[in-house]
Amino acid sequence: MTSSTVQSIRTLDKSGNDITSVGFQRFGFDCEVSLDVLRSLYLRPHYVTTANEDKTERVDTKESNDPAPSTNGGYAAYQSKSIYHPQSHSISYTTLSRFPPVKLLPQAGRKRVLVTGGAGFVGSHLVDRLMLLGHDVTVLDNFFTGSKTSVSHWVGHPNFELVRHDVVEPFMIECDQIYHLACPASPVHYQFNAVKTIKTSFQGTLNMLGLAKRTKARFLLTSTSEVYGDPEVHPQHEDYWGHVNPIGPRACYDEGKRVAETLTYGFHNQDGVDVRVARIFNTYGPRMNPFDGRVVSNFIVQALRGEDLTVYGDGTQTRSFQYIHDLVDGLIALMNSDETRPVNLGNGDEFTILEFAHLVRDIVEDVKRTDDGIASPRRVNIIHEGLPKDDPQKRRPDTSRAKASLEWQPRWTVRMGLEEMVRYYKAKMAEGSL
Ligand SMILES: O=c1ccn([C@@H]2O[C@H](COP(=O)(O)OP(=O)(O)O[C@H]3OC[C@@H](O)[C@H](O)[C@H]3O)[C@@H](O)[C@H]2O)c(=O)[nH]1
Repeated sequence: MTSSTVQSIRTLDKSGNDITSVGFQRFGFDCEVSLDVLRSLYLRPHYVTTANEDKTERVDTKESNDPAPSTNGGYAAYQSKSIYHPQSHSISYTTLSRFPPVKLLPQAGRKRVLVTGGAGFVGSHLVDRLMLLGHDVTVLDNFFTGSKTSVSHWVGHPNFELVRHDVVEPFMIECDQIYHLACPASPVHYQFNAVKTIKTSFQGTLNMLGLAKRTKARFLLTSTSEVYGDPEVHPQHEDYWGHVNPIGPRACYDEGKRVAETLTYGFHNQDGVDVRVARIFNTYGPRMNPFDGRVVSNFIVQALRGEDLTVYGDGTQTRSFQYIHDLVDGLIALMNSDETRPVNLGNGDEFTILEFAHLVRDIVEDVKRTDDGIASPRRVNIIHEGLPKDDPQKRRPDTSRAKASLEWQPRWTVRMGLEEMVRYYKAKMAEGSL
């Protein structure tokens, strides 16, 4: 995808207004950034392609002569200078790159922020935002599900540090805020090594709370809607205690996050650690691992490849899908607010999985038609496969607390978010990395 395509995308919010930026100024913390700048970080190719090796130098020269980036364009100037050589199927990586402009904050307004799991799907978007806002960001990641490429555009920046580290081991650093995200989140990944998942949730959270206690940093735990299990209350409000099978296949994650919440409030009540707890509902967006088995990535990749969409069970189970930028807005608002109770962050638009399969299929066809002028030769089929054990039958957040305490509510429609994610996977396919 070229930078001019990136800038020509029109995105409308739930009220029909154009979305040109994400974030807001709230609780004394400004988290607003231009959507085009963010897009230039995740919709951009990772390298420039040359038709043949002789053109390498010409491409480099042309790029270095690009006009200085401005707020109304010139995003190509931040694009990777790595070069892909199709003839030899090789890449010339470079350490030379111009970073997107970040805010110049006075020392007093600049936070030292630690993001565990910062190379993951949610983490990398949070990191982009915090970096553009001018803060000092340290990412901890063991790269089990995270990927270096999701934050590689910041490596070398003076405000950024990337550390390969597993949170089950202690880690010491001076910081003001800790966003604790580290843990595999897709059912396929978290069930791959159940004991490690529990250990990550328990020991990892214990280590990071210990760090928060020592540094007096504010600590935000990213918990999950899965603490409500297969809920008997609908929609799920934060006061609902949940319905979790403690020995089922999902328990390593559900119970792991429940004990992580218990630990978090233990440190808060006993030691006065300043804590925040976000219960995140199903979230999707660019950089979601296409092979992590979750429904949004599965359906989009299947539809793009012309494969059948796999609905598990009869597809009457429901989920409510939130776009990544809304989540990042909510996480930052929560971190900087005074709300210490758990807060649901999710989108209330609920779909059965079968309805959702139809929607994704339509959107993939629409994007292919409008962006590439390609009408799909045939509609992909929607087929049914076995329902995984303990799969929650319904899920929708009650977000009244987030609205009251954080003045936060989702802006992105599912259609707008899905269109953007389809474009991202299409670009990955064109690039040959998917
Ligand atoms: O190809 C698929 C994949 C999934 N599904 C179904 O789609 C629904 C959603 O499945 P996902 O794997 O995307 O996500 P789940 O809701 O089961 O779990 C998620 O919950 C909230 C977060 O904390 C986590 O990201 C994740 O655990 C389930 O009912 C699942 O059975 C399909 O029908 N087909």
